[in-house]
Amino acid sequence: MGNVFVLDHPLIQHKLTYIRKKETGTKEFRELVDEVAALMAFEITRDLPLEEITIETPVTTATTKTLSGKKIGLVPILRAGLGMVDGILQLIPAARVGHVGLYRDPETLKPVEYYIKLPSDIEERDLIVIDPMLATGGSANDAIHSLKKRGATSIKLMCLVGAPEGVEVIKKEHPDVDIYLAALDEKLNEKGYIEPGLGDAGDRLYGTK
Ligand SMILES: O=P(O)(O)OC[C@H]1O[C@H](OP(=O)(O)OP(=O)(O)O)[C@H](O)[C@@H]1O
Ligand SMILES: O=c1cc[nH]c(=O)[nH]1
Ligand SMILES: [Mg+2]
Repeated sequence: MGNVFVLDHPLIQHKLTYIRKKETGTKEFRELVDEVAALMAFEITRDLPLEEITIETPVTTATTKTLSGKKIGLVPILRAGLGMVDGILQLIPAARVGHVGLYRDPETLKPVEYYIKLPSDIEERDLIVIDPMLATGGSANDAIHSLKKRGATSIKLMCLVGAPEGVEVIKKEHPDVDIYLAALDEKLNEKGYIEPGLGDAGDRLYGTK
């Protein structure tokens, strides 16, 4: 069964509070989402394999560590997932980025896929699916199924805020996928929004409401 990790680093929790506040405007919201994404990436990449190499410092020869070349792929779910990409790329600039376009039908709450473009070698990469919100879990579930259908073998899911309902869907459908959250919230409301949540992540990032 997949694990669920709530990343309780004080900086992540502090910034998340400001992301949640309704008076936080678009500019600040976007900056904070990027910052929290970077901090989460720092925690998620804790187990990346290292190898020893020998280098010359200006003083002497040293045996030191370097990343062992594990290939990483970021897969934001459009639109809102895009808001987390740049922060992560600052830490992992060599990561390739695939895109999955999905929107949630406001009536049925079912995801509708409208775009997909992935690195050609996804089967060799550790993929991190990125979306600020894991609500019913429909969007993340569909995105992960799409990736697996195209050959992905190693997938983590990274969201700012998750609802228990969405977490259960991913655990059941994708027991091989670990979930990383900044917060596990209480519930979904009757419109499928996370409570207490942060509202509509895409609209708040891009000022479309
Ligand atoms: O877990 P779910 O119930 O599927 O809900 C979560 C999805 O809803 C939001 O996207 P939205 O449909 O608003 O699209 P957008 O990012 O383009 O605004 C969010 O960014 C997730 O992708
Ligand atoms: O609370 C929610 C649920 C789905 N999508 C959002 O952007 N916010
Ligand atoms: Mg939206």
